[in-house]
Amino acid sequence: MGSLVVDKLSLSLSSGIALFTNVSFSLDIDRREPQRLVVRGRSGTGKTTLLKCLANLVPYDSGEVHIGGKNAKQIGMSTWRARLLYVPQRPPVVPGTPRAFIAKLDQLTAQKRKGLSLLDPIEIASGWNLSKDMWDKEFSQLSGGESQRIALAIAISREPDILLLDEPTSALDPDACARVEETLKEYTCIWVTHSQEQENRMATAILTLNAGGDTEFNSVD
Ligand SMILES: Nc1ncnc2c1ncn2[C@@H]1O[C@H](COP(=O)(O)OP(=O)(O)OP(=O)(O)O)[C@@H](O)[C@H]1O
Repeated sequence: MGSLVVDKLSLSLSSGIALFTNVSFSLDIDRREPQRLVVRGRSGTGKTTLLKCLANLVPYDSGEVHIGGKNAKQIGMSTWRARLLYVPQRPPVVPGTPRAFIAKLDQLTAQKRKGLSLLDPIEIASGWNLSKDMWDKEFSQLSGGESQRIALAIAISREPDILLLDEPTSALDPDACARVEETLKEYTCIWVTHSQEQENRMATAILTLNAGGDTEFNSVD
């Protein structure tokens, strides 16, 4: 399927302070051997912003990002965002229930997928200690951990090339966290976490963002 190549991505805040400078790495996209790049760094060093830049939700100052040799302009913005799917730490509260939301999403993508079936998010989350009743509750009534798992299962079900995960288990208890991690081992991810233990369990490569804009990329043996 190719790879994600990030070349010298840089962004400064409007104050002129460099958030990150010359971020470069590549990540193979291969379902048989999924890679998980963990992004770490102190609070405010730009981890969330970097994920948003990769998804082209936030513009960056300079640098290039390609999937399979093509940039977002060549692929088209909506396809790009579907292939590099950003999953926020706190999912937005939308009206209605998760089940109704999935039905609407399926309707919207049905024509594009031309009969190719999507994965079922309810099935994906069934091993995550999440009661099936939650899919029929209003989003506004879900707990942080429930809505986090629902957002994640919906994201996985869209089958993106790469999941951009912003602290995806921050609201989960250790058992649910372990179950979610087990599932995510099957997917290519860029994963922001503050947990050293989670990094040790999950990372196949590590990108460290330091204050002042310096960054460091290391693969894990
Ligand atoms: N839309 C915005 N406008 C102005 N500044 C912003 C905006 N979004 C983020 N920032 C600033 O950019 C910096 C990086 O924010 P970001 O959320 O990317 O950090 P982070 O490393 O993910 O932090 P944390 O670990 O606390 O989640 C912060 O100083 C933040 O205040």
